Amino acid sequence: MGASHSHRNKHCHSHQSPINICTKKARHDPILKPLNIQYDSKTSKRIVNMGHCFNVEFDDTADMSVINDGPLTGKYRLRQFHFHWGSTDADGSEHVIDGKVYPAELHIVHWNSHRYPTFEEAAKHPDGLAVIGVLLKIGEKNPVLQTIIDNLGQVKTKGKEHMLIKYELSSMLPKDLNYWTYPGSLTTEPYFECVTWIVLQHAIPISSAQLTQFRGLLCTAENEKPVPILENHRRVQRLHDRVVRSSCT
Ligand SMILES: NS(=O)(=O)c1ccc(CCNC(=O)Nc2ccc(Cl)cc2)cc1
Ligand SMILES: [Zn+2]
Repeated sequence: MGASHSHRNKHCHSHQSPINICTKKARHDPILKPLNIQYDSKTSKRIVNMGHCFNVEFDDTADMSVINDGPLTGKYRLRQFHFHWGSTDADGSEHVIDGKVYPAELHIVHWNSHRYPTFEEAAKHPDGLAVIGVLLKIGEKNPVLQTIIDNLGQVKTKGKEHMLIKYELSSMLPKDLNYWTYPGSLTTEPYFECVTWIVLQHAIPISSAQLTQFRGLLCTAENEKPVPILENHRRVQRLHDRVVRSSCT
């Protein structure tokens, strides 16, 4: 669509995610603060097979597990995390860094409980959600991830859920919390442009055998012919008028 026609798009679909992050063009913004993450393992509730992925859901009825600072104003409440992966280790991440695709990506989804009463309401506003994106690279077996993987057998088919007690999500994160940030969208239906993306600059490891087990999840229900979730990552979208900022020089 040419620039002259972008008037309409400008208001509807020009802040889509994921994107390719050109690290050289990302500008260090001194106003950006270090990300402050406070997760309480008591808020972990259950793992759910959503059909296109699995969500690990948390109790978001109060500000118990929250993030603040970073590029954010006010507290954002932890709601769920999930992953995106590919049919082989050659692709799978949604964000791409200087053209480099990673084999998977973790999304930790938070909503602006400072300004909005519910997640659903927050999802209708540009400052409604904050998603931390963490790239995964093939490496040694990740013991924190293994706890999740050990539970995938209980949620093999679409709609199944299983309790997950006292999950220490913070232990999955890298020590280095430097990030890139930009205004974007949900990367699946309903694609609302309501996300402040916070993509960590440090990748975490997952073994190829662990990643293979993600692909063993089924997108079909118990009584249907089994179809595995081989991949669930969206292609990169155009940056348009957006600037990616970096928390460090
Ligand atoms: N891959 S990701 O991290 O970008 C991502 C995070 C969260 C979602 C949840 C989408 N679901 C949703 O937004 N549901 C909703 C919203 C408003 C109303 Cl009114 C009703 C339902 C999708 C993608
Ligand atoms: Zn996602």
